[in-house]
Amino acid sequence: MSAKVNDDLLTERRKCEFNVEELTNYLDGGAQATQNRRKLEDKVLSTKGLFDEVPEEYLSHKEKYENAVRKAVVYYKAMKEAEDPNQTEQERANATYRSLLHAAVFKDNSPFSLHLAMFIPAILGQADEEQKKYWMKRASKMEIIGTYAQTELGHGTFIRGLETTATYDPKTEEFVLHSPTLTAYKWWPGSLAHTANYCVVMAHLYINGKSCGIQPFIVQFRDEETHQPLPGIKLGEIGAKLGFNTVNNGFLGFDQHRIPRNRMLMKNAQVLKDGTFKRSPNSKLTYGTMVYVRVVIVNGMANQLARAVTIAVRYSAVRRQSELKPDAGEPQILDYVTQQHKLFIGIASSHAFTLTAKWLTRMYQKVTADLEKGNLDELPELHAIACCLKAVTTTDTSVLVERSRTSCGGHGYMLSSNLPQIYGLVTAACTYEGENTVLMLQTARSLVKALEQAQSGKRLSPTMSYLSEKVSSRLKWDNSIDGIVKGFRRVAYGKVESAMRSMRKYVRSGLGPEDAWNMSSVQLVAASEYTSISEADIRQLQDTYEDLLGKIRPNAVGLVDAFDFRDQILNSTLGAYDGRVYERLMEEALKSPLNAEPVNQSFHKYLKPFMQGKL
Ligand SMILES: CCCCCCCC/C=C\CCCCCC(=O)SCCNC(=O)CCNC(=O)[C@H](O)C(C)(C)COP(=O)(O)OP(=O)(O)OC[C@H]1O[C@@H](n2cnc3c(N)ncnc32)[C@H](O)[C@@H]1OP(=O)(O)O
Ligand SMILES: Cc1cc2nc3c(=O)[nH]c(=O)nc-3n(C[C@H](O)[C@H](O)[C@H](O)COP(=O)(O)OP(=O)(O)OC[C@H]3O[C@@H](n4cnc5c(N)ncnc54)[C@H](O)[C@@H]3O)c2cc1C
Repeated sequence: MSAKVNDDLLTERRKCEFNVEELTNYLDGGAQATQNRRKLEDKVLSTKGLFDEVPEEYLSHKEKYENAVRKAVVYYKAMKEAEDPNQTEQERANATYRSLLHAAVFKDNSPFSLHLAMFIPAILGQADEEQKKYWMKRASKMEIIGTYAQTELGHGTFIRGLETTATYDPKTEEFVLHSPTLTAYKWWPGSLAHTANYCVVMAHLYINGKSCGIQPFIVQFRDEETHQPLPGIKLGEIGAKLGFNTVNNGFLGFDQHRIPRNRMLMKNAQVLKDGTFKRSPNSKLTYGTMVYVRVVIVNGMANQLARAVTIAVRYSAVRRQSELKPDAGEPQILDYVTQQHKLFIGIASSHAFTLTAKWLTRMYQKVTADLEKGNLDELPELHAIACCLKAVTTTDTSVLVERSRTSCGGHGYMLSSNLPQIYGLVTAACTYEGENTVLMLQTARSLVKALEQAQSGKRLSPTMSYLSEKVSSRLKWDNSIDGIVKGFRRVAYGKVESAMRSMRKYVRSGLGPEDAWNMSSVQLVAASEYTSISEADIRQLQDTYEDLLGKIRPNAVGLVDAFDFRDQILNSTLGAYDGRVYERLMEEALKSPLNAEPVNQSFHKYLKPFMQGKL
């Protein structure tokens, strides 16, 4: 018999003024896509061995990892078996695009995540046709498990500063991989420590003593039978982190490790047998995997934010606290306008990020198709936009997930709420795949160039066209959408123009262009933030805003129900569909090993002798 649903949630669902299923279908891309997603989730989540008897927060660091590997194997097989052979690739992609299925199994991400998120995309984007055929066959069947090893102990942002060398030996037609210093050790790659046995290594290629830039190499570092590290390879785990503690991030050092010539991924640049180097049409094509993951991250943020606000809004409909009016009883905390202010922006932002992710994915697919035809014209714009949207969506999602947590009071601080873990996942994305400030400065670099082109009368790309519209500075704000967008354009234009003016002022004062850039970089980052709409400006329409909060209030639970996250994916004592918050908090608390006995052994060992002055 299913548990009784909380009365307040029942009332909320009766009050909802729109068809929740219709919104779910819209978010999925149609009723059939919703059906496909639900069918996939039903199949996979009914698999035995996917869930933890003991909550993983009570396991040791080592046990957490071993348990995650156990689940990863079960989960991967279940996903493969659940694939509907009659579905097209696109239907399969749509079914997983919005699903956070993996989140039902891994609260802290999977030890296989880099294999799927970067190792396979790196092969697809950097290998020539022959290499792709061979390695994709092995990687897609999980005969090998890979990761993406670019970051080093000493360098993450500055790729051109990476110290790992790959020196070509024409006599043996091999590359010699070497970590000349401790700071050259690869450091951070997920799965690297104990899970993967191959990786795509980004290393500095040298031929006859000449630098040929950073190139991608596919490198085996563990024996496929014994899993022992190969000769000349030093491996280990980098230690406990804020989150990602089951991703097995590791370090790897090379000591004159030799690999055959055909292990350099040669789609863009090639090394012939005699050591002739054939340059890539654009050295930045080597950075292509990162552009792809930045695009994927935007969609990931939309889903994770939706998960966090679902938990917080449902909890806010169930939780009653304090007194809004004398003798009127304790109101739902969702009736406090401050609570609505904290949470409803999260619902809206998740929808905005979903639409943005769809737009960016289409742009990525078009530019990638153009690249295949040798047309690189739109690559710089894709890079600038992907940098900006990855940085803005991860920053905003981190802020809004943390706000969802704190809006749930003490219970939001419980790991059983799952809000701390969701925060740990999303805040990592502010750093990985390009630290956000660095990426915003990449976008600023494009904005400054675009404004200079606009000022010399050149046509701009669609996403930069606002820099060529001479928007009058006397523009009057009005509350229409068009008025708001015009206002944003005016502010965005002004921010870029001000940063440029600042740089020119520094150059006139005698600074070189690099120092002028650095001195203006705070303004440059701010200018990039306005490339995509940010929340700060909405505040200036405060009266419209508070009116909107009131309109959303009766539909808030319906809006988060429409995200259609099942309880296993929310994995939260506060966010379950039935709203039985207090019963779930107690059920989870009793799972703590400390509750197995009324008196813990530390009393007899330490407390009692201490309290009796015998210690
Ligand atoms: C919670 C769930 C979320 C969803 C989950 C998704 C899956 C995630 C799964 C696992 C998580 C872990 C994954 C994380 C893995 C990593 O972190 S991999 C390592 C990532 N590292 C980086 O991103 C390094 C960042 N640094 C850089 O990209 C570059 O160093 C730089 C761009 C900052 C600078 O490069 P540099 O060579 O120095 O170039 P510049 O001189 O600045 O610019 C020269 C021109 O090149 C253009 N350009 C730069 N990058 C690109 C690019 N990628 N594509 C195209 N063009 C590029 C740049 O615009 C300049 O052009 P102009 O000269 O014309 O201005
Ligand atoms: C959870 C997690 C998973 C990861 N997984 C992987 C992985 O699988 N594979 C992989 O290769 N890497 C991985 N990374 C590494 C990640 O890509 C790097 O941490 C990231 O690129 C930032 O580099 P860094 O850590 O060296 O920081 P740094 O580049 O040292 O940045 C430190 C500070 O310096 C500032 N700074 C640096 N350069 C500039 C500049 N030009 N202008 C202004 N400010 C600047 C930054 O803004 C930042 O505030 C992972 C990281 C994390 C946190």
